[in-house]
Amino acid sequence: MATKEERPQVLENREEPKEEGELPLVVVLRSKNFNLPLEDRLQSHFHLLDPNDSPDESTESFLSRHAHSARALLCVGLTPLTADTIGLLPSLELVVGSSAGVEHIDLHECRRRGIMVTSASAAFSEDAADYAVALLIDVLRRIAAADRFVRGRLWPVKGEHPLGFKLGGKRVGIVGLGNIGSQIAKRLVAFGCSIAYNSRKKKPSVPFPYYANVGDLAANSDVLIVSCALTEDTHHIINKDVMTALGKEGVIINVGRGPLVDEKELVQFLVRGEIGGAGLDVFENEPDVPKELFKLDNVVLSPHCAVVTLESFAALQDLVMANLKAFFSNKPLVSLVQNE
Ligand SMILES: O=CC(=O)O
Repeated sequence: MATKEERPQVLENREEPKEEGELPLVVVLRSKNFNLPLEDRLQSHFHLLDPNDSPDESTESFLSRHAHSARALLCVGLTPLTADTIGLLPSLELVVGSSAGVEHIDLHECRRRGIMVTSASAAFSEDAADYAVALLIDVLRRIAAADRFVRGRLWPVKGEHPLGFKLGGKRVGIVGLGNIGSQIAKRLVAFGCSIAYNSRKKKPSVPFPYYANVGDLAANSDVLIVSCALTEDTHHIINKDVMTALGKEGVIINVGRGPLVDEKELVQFLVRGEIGGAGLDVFENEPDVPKELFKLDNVVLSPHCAVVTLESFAALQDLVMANLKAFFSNKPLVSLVQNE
């Protein structure tokens, strides 16, 4: 479990609650019926403007009427924040993301308008990394398959469950060595794996071998773990050529975003036995999962929940609060996204 010191910096709440009229305005953008436990704590510090509180009015009309002077917006979960919505907020200076990935936020428009964006990956990275390692161990050691074997009463009938593979000694290629990728590397080093990575740029302070080309990384890895941001450049970064380079015994773990992997190709490679297995927390058309995968015991499936723990949600609240408080007191933001 994360120690208090390792969690994102938390600003202490020492102020007295203020009257609503004096509180800084924060627009809350969230899909209907989607709630994160964020608003209760924020309410005593900020005047929250949530279009869902006026169900008879469109979001556009609500924002045009009430949010003209709002300088900050909290984007809840993966709710899309489009250029059109940003256009309704002429005073906007800050978008606080509450997810690790920020591809649902129009970063081009934010850059053009000089709007800062923060992400929540610092709150989620340890849990996402634990989950990536758990998926990998599950695929290699066939834990979910073994569970099905026992529950299906196959043990007395078939006797032995098929052999798994050892984690220690595997060559793991990490695609995206950001907050989450670095935490994955830290854990897998402790398991005795060797690490190499691909990212946009070589990281000077990182001791692991860097591959500028994902195909070369795959050719030199037993396992690929995908944990990079989804952008135009990384869409289908794991394609047919990369899967071919990874080879028949290779394993793919995806805790990033579904579209980072060419899912149709992945299904074909798995069905034809041209790669060794996969552990997938994310899919191209969630919540739809290709049905061919349901039959495969070397594939572990998970419903996009790598980051979701009680503790990470508490850390998320701290991080959102810290970013908003820093912004409204002209201090440096805690988890600014480099939006170049
Ligand atoms: O996938 C979850 C997130 O980006 O927070």
